[in-house]
Amino acid sequence: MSQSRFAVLGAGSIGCYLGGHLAAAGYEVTLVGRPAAMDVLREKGLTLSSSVRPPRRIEPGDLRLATGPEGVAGADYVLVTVKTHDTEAAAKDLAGHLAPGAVVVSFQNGLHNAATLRAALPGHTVLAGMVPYNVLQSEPGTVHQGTAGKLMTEPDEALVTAFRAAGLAIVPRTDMAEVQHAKLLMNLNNAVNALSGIPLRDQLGQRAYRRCLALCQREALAAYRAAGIRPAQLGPTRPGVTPYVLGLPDAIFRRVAAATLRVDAHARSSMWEDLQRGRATEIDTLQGEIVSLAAAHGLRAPANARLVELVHEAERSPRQWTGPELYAELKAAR
Ligand SMILES: NC(=O)C1=CN([C@@H]2O[C@H](COP(=O)(O)OP(=O)(O)OC[C@H]3O[C@@H](n4cnc5c(N)ncnc54)[C@H](OP(=O)(O)O)[C@@H]3O)[C@@H](O)[C@H]2O)C=CC1
Ligand SMILES: CC(C)(CO)C(=O)C(=O)O
Repeated sequence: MSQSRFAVLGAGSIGCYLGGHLAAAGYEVTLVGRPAAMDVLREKGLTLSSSVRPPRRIEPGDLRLATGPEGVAGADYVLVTVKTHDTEAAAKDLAGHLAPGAVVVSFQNGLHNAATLRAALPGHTVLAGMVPYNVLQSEPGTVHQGTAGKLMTEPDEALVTAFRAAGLAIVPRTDMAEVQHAKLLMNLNNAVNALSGIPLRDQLGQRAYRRCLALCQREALAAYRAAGIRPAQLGPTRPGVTPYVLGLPDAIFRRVAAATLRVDAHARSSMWEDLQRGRATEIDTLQGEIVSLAAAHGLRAPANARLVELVHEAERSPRQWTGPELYAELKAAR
């Protein structure tokens, strides 16, 4: 059987990291990204760094780069790694260019990207995937994995084989909806981290910030319960118990949740990176999703709703919140 060919639509942090590993392992990978981003890769090549394994380099001459959707032609797998608000446009772009039989895999946060892609791409298999770890562009041409975990995807043997051959740990799951709801609970911290302005390890080390996340997760869990959604357990703690653990005093939290704090000192949420670069954030499909789900079941999610407002304010004019300030603000939200 011939080797699978890949394309990545949205070559930013996650796209370059996943596509880069596949390319470094010898797979044919075309990275499709914005012209300025592709110019950087053309000049500097791509470095994949991580605190847990040695860096990997792909020299400029070994990269296949494209700036338009025609770059996906001929790929057996197209990994979609644009931000959620770009999925619909990306799906339309893909429609005219996918090879017959090409499989599309969404490695994005949020609940509805795979469905959006399926609706626009009839006749193609679209798989939902999940990236548990943090990847940031630490410098031009370098993407850095700052936290640990295993990728997850709806089952596909050739995809899983290729990822594993490239050193990307991946677990096939038949319960991706539950996985994505669990990931959304984690992603409720993206906004808290972005507004804190400090690295994840320092932010999660402070009880007041963790209490902000716990407020958001409690509202989310209540909405999930009302909707009959049972999020998967992705870590050592059951989702229903996590808000309690988050609320523990710092010294106890450090002991019982040591793994949560085993985070690269510089890692920050992707939403922090969006604010930093003056880009729109994914807040409407993270906290916003909880607000809508709660409303659909006659509930309210005031802490999540307030965070939607605060992040939109921060998109317009950045502000750094201390833990106690943010917690007081969310507690006061009605
Ligand atoms: N970074 C992380 O740590 C993690 C991110 N995720 C999720 O993964 C997804 C991707 O995130 P991330 O990699 O951080 O995002 P990035 O913004 O780093 O990468 C997306 C890139 O795609 C580009 N893009 C958008 N539309 C198109 C298009 N039609 N054609 C070509 N390029 C396009 C964007 O350009 P422009 O900015 O100019 O629009 C951007 O450069 C998100 O859903 C995120 O929530 C999940 C886990 C961890
Ligand atoms: C990995 C995690 C949860 C936090 O960095 C994330 O998904 C993100 O930053 O978007």
